[in-house]
Amino acid sequence: MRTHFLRYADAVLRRGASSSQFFPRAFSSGSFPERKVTILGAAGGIGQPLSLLMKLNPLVSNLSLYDIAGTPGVAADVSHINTRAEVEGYAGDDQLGKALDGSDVVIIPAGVPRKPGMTRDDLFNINAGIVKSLATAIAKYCPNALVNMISNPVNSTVPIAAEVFKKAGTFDEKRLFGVTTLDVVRAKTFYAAKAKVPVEDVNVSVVGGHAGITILPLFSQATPPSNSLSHEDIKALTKRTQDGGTEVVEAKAGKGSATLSMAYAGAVFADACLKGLNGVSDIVECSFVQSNVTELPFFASKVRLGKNGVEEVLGLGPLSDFEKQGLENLKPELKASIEKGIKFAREN
Ligand SMILES: NC(=O)c1ccc[n+]([C@@H]2O[C@H](COP(=O)([O-])OP(=O)(O)OC[C@H]3O[C@@H](n4cnc5c(N)ncnc54)[C@H](O)[C@@H]3O)[C@@H](O)[C@H]2O)c1
Ligand SMILES: O=C(O)C[C@H](O)C(=O)O
Repeated sequence: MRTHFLRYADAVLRRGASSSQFFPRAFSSGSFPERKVTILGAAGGIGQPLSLLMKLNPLVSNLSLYDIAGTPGVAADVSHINTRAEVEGYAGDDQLGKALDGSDVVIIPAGVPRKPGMTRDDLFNINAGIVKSLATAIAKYCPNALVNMISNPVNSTVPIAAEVFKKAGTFDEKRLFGVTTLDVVRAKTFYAAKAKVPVEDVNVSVVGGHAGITILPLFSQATPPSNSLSHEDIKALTKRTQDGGTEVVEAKAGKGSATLSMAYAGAVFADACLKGLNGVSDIVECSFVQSNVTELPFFASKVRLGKNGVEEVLGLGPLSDFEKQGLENLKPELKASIEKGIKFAREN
């Protein structure tokens, strides 16, 4: 039964992978290098299913689960799954260093989620401080790790982490990622349903940032292309992708925001990072990174991942007039969110 479930999960996850197979089975896990993945916020709504998915990933040899409380239980539970990763649970500030020590990839879903009526920026006051203290610990205990930032508002938390790392002298723009994979996951799902194409064949880039109109899906470049979608259809798909998080927040009616789809998206992105570290070629995902693609210092676009993290930040490609307008519209909000994060990190 359990084997059957694992095969099923594996098949589902593989089908969802974009640029490459999610869980490679070409080699036994013994062929993969040792990789330690740490999840900060592992006892939360995202953290728990993400811990499960990372335990299923044969690229992970050590899975370190950290939260302010509750992690021993999550770790004990997940550790019974008969896959490669050795699991350790850590709880509380005094165990943070041990949790982070030797990490190759650190995934951060720590912080409060939205309730109906809130914007992601409304989370800034609480999450900015959490991210700043966690980034300070990363700079101290695992300065070479790839950091996958999930905590919102991503448009500000990534610049906060960058400032912390700069101050500590450990900043490497190749190693800091805002996780925008859920926007891509949504864009693919919504496009496939509307264009009536198999969802596993769909690829859509989503650029800009991760909040409201800063989320800009590039449906003009979607593959397979669709001739059947009208301009109105594209506008509606764009709006639904931009409002995808709010759709979940409202449906959960006060019980938080996306957790399961985010755990999936976070696992896809972390898997891509691990494959890049392991030297697998041509791993491309969208992510919010330090960027020269526009005049903004951080921007989400396709990035090629490799042994050092970001190998190449890819350009936007040809945009439709609607997307060109969307790009200009998003810049003031994204700029303000980036500057807010930088200011916070410099003043606190
Ligand atoms: N990037 C995205 O696409 C995306 C998608 C969904 C949610 N999010 C964001 O992810 C964050 C977490 O969402 P959630 O639903 O898992 O929330 P949650 O409240 O269920 O879990 C958050 C966890 O973080 C822990 N935490 C708080 N402070 C911490 C600290 N200093 N160190 C370690 N852990 C700490 C909490 O104890 C809790 O277990 C939110 O900010 C949410 O907005 C981002
Ligand atoms: O919408 C949220 O607050 C959570 C997350 O950013 C999402 O896109 O689902």
